Amino acid sequence: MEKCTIRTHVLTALTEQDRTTKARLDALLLADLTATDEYQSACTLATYMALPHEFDTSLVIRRALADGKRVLIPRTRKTDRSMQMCAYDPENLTRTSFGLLEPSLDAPAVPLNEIDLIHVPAVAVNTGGYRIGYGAGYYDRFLASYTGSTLITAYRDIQLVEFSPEDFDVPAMRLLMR
Ligand SMILES: Nc1nc2c(c(=O)[nH]1)N(C=O)[C@@H](CNc1ccc(C(=O)N[C@@H](CCC(=O)O)C(=O)O)cc1)CN2
Ligand SMILES: Nc1ncnc2c1ncn2[C@@H]1O[C@H](COP(=O)(O)OP(=O)(O)OP(=O)(O)O)[C@@H](O)[C@H]1O
Repeated sequence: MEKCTIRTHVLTALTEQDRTTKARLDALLLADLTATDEYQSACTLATYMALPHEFDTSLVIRRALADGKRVLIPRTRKTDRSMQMCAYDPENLTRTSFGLLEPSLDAPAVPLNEIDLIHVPAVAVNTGGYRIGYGAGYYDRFLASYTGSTLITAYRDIQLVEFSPEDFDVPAMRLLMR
């Protein structure tokens, strides 16, 4: 199947997912994520501000802050399709035209080498940890120069699909699925 076709099918299934099932899987994925060595040893970790059909990252944000970690979230720039990671500050967020909450423009970007772990969003994944996102290539470009740990959380029944990665695709080091 073509990437674009997979994206459409999986997004439909994600939005139709039963909310009670989702909440149960989210709790399991949170436990899986926080049990990893990468999470345990991370001082600074990046996650993202989830849309309603995505894994509920507010659980990760809350837990990581309680665990004394520095939490970062992405800010995208449409003009050159670049992305930066900035400290999560609930008082300083801006909604993008795509509907995502992002750090406002005045928030300083954190250098890549200060990030220990990146929790990468995905629409679909394959068993190799390769992902299909919303199709702008933000993470592929960002991860190309990143050397720390990466992980993806995904719903196995909905998001696991076989597809062939392209040359620029960067796989996540760890894939947690429920
Ligand atoms: N919650 C969450 N935040 C995330 C991501 C994600 O997958 N989930 N991203 C994962 O990468 C980045 C944002 N990715 C985006 C990808 C595409 C478009 C977008 O505007 N898409 C247009 C058409 C694409 C184009 O040509 O620009 C659209 O669909 O209207 C916006 C954000 C960073 N933040
Ligand atoms: N390292 C890179 N440098 C320049 N362009 C890139 C790089 N990686 C990917 N791209 C471009 O980004 C575009 C989108 O890639 P792809 O369809 O894999 O996005 P995606 O992974 O679904 O999106 P996202 O990362 O935003 O969730 C591709 O057309 C590709 O040419």
